[in-house]
Amino acid sequence: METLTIARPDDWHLHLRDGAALADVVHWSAARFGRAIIMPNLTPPLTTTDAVAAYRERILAARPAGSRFEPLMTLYLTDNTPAREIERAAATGFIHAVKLYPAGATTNSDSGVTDLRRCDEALAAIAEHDLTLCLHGEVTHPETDIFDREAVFLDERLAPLLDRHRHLRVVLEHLTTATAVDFVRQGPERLGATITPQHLLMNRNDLLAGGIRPHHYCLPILKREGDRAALLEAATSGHPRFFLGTDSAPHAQSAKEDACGCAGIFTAPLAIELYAEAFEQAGALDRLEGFASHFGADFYGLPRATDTLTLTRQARRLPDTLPYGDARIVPLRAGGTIDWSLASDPQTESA
Ligand SMILES: NC(=O)N[C@@H](CC(=O)O)C(=O)O
Ligand SMILES: [Zn+2]
Ligand SMILES: [Zn+2]
Repeated sequence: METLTIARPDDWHLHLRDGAALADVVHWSAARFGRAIIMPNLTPPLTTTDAVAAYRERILAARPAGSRFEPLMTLYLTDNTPAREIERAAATGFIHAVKLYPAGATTNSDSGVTDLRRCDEALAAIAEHDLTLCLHGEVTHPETDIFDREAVFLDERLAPLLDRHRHLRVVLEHLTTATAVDFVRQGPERLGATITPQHLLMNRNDLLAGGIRPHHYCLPILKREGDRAALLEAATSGHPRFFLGTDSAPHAQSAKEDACGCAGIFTAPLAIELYAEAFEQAGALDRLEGFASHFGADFYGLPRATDTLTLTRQARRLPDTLPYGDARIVPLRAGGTIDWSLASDPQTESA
């Protein structure tokens, strides 16, 4: 049986949710990743260090017995986040980033930032305390077409932000366009980017052609085939400022399969396997380790993993639904197969 062993990967963009769903979600990531940057877009959003600290305790308690999975926490930035809250967050040692959601851009972003210029003091404090600013990079004005919102954000918001704050380390999350790939390549060393498995493997036909597929709907929305190809090229290029961030974003089946279904794709149960599939398609499996296990840690200034993860080439069938608190959730590829399995995964079931 063919196997692939890499330094244990980390997930630099992950949603774990809270409450009864948390334990149903966290074990999938804990089985695959050593660490993950945990998103703060809960209801209510985690706008204080105390709220983030309490959430971290709930995550640690929800891990499977014996797991050493390490949640790297983030603070939710608002128009009114004081510089001293950033200082307090940095002092914890477990908050590594501050998350900027443009108000109204995505799930639970209503308390996000309405005008970046209101945040200059907080942004200066993020740089001063050596935290990272993570960005959902889309504008939200209703007159901007949903397929253009990322590209417009780069010109109107990100370029000026990088100019105004010359020591700020920024991660542009979940890249979706060739334009964004070029922007990151041409950007400064302090600009990194994450790429999701769905944006490496799918384009907007997978969302809209032959019927509308709510489980392929996420934000930023899937783009054209040329964009997918550019993302795959960037991820497999060995460029150290592109790294893994799944953006696994669980929502109950009923919230997705609705007349107004919400955004987010649940990939945690097959996340590293999907990346292996994408890298293999590009003939670049030998580049997976850099993208998945080295470059993100280097960018965040954290040590690389010392243990490993082994995948085997053994097809596995995904169930139609999985438990999600008192509801059910539909993972990506539900009812379909993935060609890779974890070498030591009790949940592996041959297809
Ligand atoms: N990506 C998504 O479509 N949804 C995310 C939010 C986000 O990362 O934008 C979620 O929290 O559900
Ligand atoms: Zn986002
Ligand atoms: Zn996200």
